[in-house]
Amino acid sequence: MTNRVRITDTTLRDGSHAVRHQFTTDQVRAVAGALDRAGVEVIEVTHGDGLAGSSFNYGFSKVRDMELVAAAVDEVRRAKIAVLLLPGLGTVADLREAADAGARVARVATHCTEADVSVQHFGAARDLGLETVGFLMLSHMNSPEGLAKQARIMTDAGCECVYVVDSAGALLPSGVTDRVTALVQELGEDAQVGFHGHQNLSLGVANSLAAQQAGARQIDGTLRALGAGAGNSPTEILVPAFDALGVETGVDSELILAAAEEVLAPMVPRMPVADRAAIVQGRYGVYNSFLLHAETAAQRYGVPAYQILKQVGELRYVGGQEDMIIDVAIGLAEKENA
Ligand SMILES: CC[C@H](O)CC(=O)C(=O)O
Ligand SMILES: [Mn+2]
Repeated sequence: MTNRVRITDTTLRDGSHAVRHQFTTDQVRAVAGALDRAGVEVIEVTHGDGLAGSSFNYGFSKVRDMELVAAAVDEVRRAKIAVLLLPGLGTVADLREAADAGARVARVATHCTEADVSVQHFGAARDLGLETVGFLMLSHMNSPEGLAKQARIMTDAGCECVYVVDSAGALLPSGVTDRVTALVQELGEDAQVGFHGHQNLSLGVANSLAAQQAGARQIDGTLRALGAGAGNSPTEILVPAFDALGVETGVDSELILAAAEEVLAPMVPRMPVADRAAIVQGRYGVYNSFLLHAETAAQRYGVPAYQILKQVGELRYVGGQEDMIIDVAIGLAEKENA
C-alpha cells in the first residue's frame, strides 16, 4: 500500500451549492491562492452542478464558470485547476472552453448506474490533453460489484481515476471499504480509485480514512466542510488526520488551517450544518444537492424540508430529478390540508 494520497479541494465547486453559486472572482482568487500556497494539488472550480450548471433549474451563478476558472488558473502557481461536468448539462464544447481557460483536470459525474453516458466526454477530455476523473454519484445506491462494473466502463473510456462518491453522506466506513476494495480489484493498474465524502452522518473524515486504507489514492475535501447538504469532508481536518495516520498529503497543516479560518470562514455567511434535514438526507440516502431545492419548496408550500427529503429518499430520486421535489411538496401540503 502506498502511503500517499492526493487531496482535491472542491470548496469552489461543491461549496458553491452552499453559497447558492454566488462566488465572486475575488473570492475564487483568495481561496485558490490560499489552497495553492498550502500545497493542495488539485482545486475544483465551477458552478455546484458543474459546467453550464448555471440555469433556472439549478440556480444562476453570479459569475460565469469560465471567468472563475481563468481567475483560479491565474492565481495558482502549482495546483491544477479541475472542472466538473455532468453529461447532459455540460457538453464537450464546455470542456473545450474550460481547457482553453487553463483547466487541467476534467471530472465527469454520472449516477452510479449510468457510467455509459460519460464515454464521449472522457474521450474528448483525453483528446484535449486533460487528466480525467470519473464520479459515480450516490454510490450507496449500487452494490460493490455493480459499482466496479460501472468503474470499468469509465476506465475503458479513458478515465484515469474513478471515485466512489457518497453524495448523500449515507455510507458507513464498512460500505466505503467494500466499494473501494471492489473498484481497486476491478481496475488494478488501469486506473486509480478516489473517494468523495459528505458529513450528513458526521463520517466524511472517517470514511476517507477507510477509503485510503482500502486503496484509494485520491480524496476530496472542502474548507470548513463548505458543500451541499451537511457539507463535505473538511480539508483542514483530512490533512492532519492523514498525517496522524502516517499518510502523506503534501499539504502543509498550518497553512490549510489558516486557509479555512482566515480566508474561507469570513467570506461565508451560512456554513452547512448537520441539521434535521441534512441528517435525514444521510439516513435516507438523499442527494445532497436537493437540500436547497427542498428548503425552497418547503417555504413555498408550507411543509417541513425534512419531510420532503424523507419522501424523496423513499422514492429513490436521483440527481437530475430536482423538479420532482416540487411534486412531493405539493402532495404533502395537500395531505396536510385534506
Ligand atoms: C452536481 C454534482 C454533484 O454534486 C457531485 C457531487 O459532489 C456529489 O455527488 O456529491
Ligand atoms: Mn459532493
